[in-house]
Amino acid sequence: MITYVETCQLPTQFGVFEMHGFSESVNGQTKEHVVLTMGAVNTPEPVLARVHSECLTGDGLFSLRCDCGPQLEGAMAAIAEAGRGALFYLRQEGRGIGLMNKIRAYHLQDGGADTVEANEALGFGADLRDYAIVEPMASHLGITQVRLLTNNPRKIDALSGMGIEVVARVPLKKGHNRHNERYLATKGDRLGHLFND
Ligand SMILES: Nc1nc2c(ncn2[C@@H]2O[C@H](COP(=O)(O)OP(=O)(O)OP(=O)(O)O)[C@@H](O)[C@H]2O)c(=O)[nH]1
Ligand SMILES: [Zn+2]
Repeated sequence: MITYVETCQLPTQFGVFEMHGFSESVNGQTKEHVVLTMGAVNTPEPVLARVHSECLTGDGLFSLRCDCGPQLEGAMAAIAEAGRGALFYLRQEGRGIGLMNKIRAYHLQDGGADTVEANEALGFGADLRDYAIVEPMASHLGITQVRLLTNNPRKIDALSGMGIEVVARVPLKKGHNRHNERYLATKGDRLGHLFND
């Protein structure tokens, strides 16, 4: 179950966002998600939106193993430039396996596994994320149509399946570097990400 908690101002280097806090209870545990919005998002025009999964290493610790930090930055900059949009920041670290298991997966990758093989060696699927939590948050904020900043077709399917109309996909090609070449190639080859347009 998801409960709305409170809203505050969040000044950032890109501009001033509103930050909306939501609390999710799952199996007796609490996960805390936030949505950053700019401008009026409860009006009919499609909202420029990003659904971003937590990546402590990339978003907060400047890791070059993935593309998450630059994608987060790119999404916030794009929303600020448009003057209107929403960033759903979901606490689904490591595609849902959690931070400690992501460290275990990275350790296996240090030994040669790719990102999917590492998850599977630990007994997890390649991607355990469940986007269902977006629906109550979008509904609370009055968001019904989006232009989605993503390369991941699963996110488009998930949103469409919950009745949020994805009127366009806005590619988010950021943060490619020599350390994440293999990670990004695996995303394209094995996880279905769209990098070619
Ligand atoms: N298990 C695992 N998770 C990873 C690895 N590298 C990054 N992640 C996680 O992958 C997720 C990436 O999230 P997003 O950037 O929202 O999603 P995405 O599927 O890449 O799709 P788009 O960025 O929208 O194109 C985050 O939860 C990261 O913590 C890895 O090697 N193993
Ligand atoms: Zn990352």
